[in-house]
Amino acid sequence: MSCRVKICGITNLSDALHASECGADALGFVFYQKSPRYISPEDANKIVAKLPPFITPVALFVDADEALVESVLAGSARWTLQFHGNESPEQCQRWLRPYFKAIRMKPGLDILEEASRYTDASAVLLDAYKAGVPGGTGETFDWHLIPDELPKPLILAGGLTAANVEQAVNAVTPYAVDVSGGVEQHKGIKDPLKVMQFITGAKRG
Ligand SMILES: O=C(O)c1ccccc1NCC(=O)[C@H](O)[C@H](O)COP(=O)(O)O
Repeated sequence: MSCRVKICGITNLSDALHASECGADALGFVFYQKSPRYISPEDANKIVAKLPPFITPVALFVDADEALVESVLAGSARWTLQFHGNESPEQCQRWLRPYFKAIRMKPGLDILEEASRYTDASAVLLDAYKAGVPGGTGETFDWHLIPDELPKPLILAGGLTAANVEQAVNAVTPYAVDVSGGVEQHKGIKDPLKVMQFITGAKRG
């Protein structure tokens, strides 16, 4: 089975449809207002309504208010959730939707223990750690630090590009890879060629 691909930081319909046509499995929408990739719940739900079947839209939150999560979920039954902040297992589970928990590779953090807390997660997403930046850093981390026996399917993120994704897939054999900055023209706008090359590389790995 080839590696699945999530293209994160979608802000417009054209990028969403192009990534879908190139073979993306999931598209991420950032509901974190400080991000340059922020999209409003209303605009995101308009895009989700036009996605082809079998594409999973993923709503990304960073320690969000419940009202924000509610406003996103009200627009579509298709959402999977991704929690990229310090949300507890209870906060992640309370929406009764499939969810991914992002874990940033902070030095000294016991990754196995942290991942094991989220018993209901569909997957854990491992991302680079950069103080003060919750995600979308464009930085890689040392893949050797990934524990062998993670309790959940692994989504590998952090600094992936068309140039390193095949190597990453071969080295780590993740369930899926996740990219944002590595396939952009500039923040919030995807580069069609980079998206196509990234997905091709991930699925070849
Ligand atoms: O993309 C953002 O701006 C962002 C902001 C706050 C939290 C998470 C964010 N993105 C999370 C993602 O899923 C990214 O795909 C992941 O962090 C990898 O990003 P990159 O290193 O740019 O590929």
